[in-house]
Amino acid sequence: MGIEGNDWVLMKTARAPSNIAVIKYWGKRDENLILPINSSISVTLDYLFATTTVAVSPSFTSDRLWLNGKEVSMESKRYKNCLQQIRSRATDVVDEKTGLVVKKESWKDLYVHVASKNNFPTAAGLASSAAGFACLVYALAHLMGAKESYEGEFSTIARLGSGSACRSLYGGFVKWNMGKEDDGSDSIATQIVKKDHWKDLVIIIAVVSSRQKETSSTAGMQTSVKTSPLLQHRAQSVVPKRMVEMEEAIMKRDFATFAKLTCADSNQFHATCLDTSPPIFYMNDTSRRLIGLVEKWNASEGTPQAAYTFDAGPNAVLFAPDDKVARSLLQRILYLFPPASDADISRYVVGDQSIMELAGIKTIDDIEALPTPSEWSGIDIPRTKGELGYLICSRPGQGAIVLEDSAALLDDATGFPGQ
Ligand SMILES: Nc1ncnc2c1ncn2[C@@H]1O[C@H](COP(=O)(O)OP(=O)(O)OP(=O)(O)O)[C@@H](O)[C@H]1O
Ligand SMILES: C[C@@](O)(CCOP(=O)(O)OP(=O)(O)O)CC(=O)O
Repeated sequence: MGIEGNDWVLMKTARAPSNIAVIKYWGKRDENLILPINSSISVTLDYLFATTTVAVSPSFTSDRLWLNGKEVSMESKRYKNCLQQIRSRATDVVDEKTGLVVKKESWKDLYVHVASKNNFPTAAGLASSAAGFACLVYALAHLMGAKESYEGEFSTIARLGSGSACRSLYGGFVKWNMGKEDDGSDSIATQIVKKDHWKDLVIIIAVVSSRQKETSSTAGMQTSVKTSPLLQHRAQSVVPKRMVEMEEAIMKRDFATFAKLTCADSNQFHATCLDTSPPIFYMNDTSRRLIGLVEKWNASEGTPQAAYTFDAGPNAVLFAPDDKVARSLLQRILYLFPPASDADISRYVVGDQSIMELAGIKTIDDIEALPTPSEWSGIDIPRTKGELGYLICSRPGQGAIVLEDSAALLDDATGFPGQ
């Protein structure tokens, strides 16, 4: 790679996690700046990532994006806004390997190539847009030597890509403060606690469907803001109090309160969807059976063992306070939702394998031998094989990071996706 002329390519690769809200963001007060009508709180997920390579070269003739191997348009204002905001903060950059210098004023004349892939379903209610935009902003900022002028400034840029993306820059538990300013400068995400604060927490994602949902979050929340009286009540009177209680529960690792608030907030979010005209249904029968699994277990124990939350899709995110309870939770899920008889167990439960090991499950036969959970004894429950797609075992994860050049998704000589 020469540093003279047009034949150089400079690139950076980053990885950013997905996050799941336990106090939901639903509704904007400003569509363009993506300013929410209420604050929200999320857990950053381990094992669910977007990986993004961004490259510049004087030989590129337009901004281009390849998402999961396919070229998609970068014309939307969401991509343009993120790019423009990082470009405007670019500084002089010296490439350590080649000595190439890109001057601050040159960045505006250089087009970018972006290649990104998600290691989980895109646009299926697992916050791919959150991981994707956080990753894009983080990678661009590192490529262009952009610096934050105040803590959390990059989160305001990720927010321009997708609201929930502002929370994916940080690890552990993250709060997105709705802010008051019209320019969005105080609508920022901050970390509440690092991932190790509640490292015992286990998060199991039940992928009910990997299909793209019919109503995107963006469109769904627009209709809710226009038509749902319940959403107004939620934003003004319910969420402010819940934000305080949830933050306190997280600080104290108080699982009972955390579980109560998490389930209540998910249910209220889906109630606002039903209160929307025309109503929006994100959950399906399988989602509701997963709610039943948790509610019945919690009721039989008299205290919350597990919690559930659902974003804008049918997939469940379930929480257990520690490995021991997670083992019982996983056994219950597998009992009620056994895989298809010919399923490959190593593909049915992915992510953190330690929970499977604790549950003592290695084969389909082990699942078939699971005893009926006590709260279901004497009840004729349907156990349809293959009803669930697969499970992802996770824990609170870290925020966005820069990866080695070897992880690049673009060819370092051409700046195009490799063959
Ligand atoms: N890795 C990525 N890089 C850049 N953009 C991405 C990436 N992943 C997803 N996106 C963008 O986000 C869109 C999907 O967002 P959408 O809100 O519909 O789904 P989701 O984020 O998976 O679900 P939800 O936000 O409801 O949990 C994609 O069409 C694409 O524009
Ligand atoms: C249900 C949610 O996941 C909604 C996420 O909405 P998005 O952040 O995807 O929406 P846009 O800002 O329009 O891109 C709840 C949450 O993550 O807080």
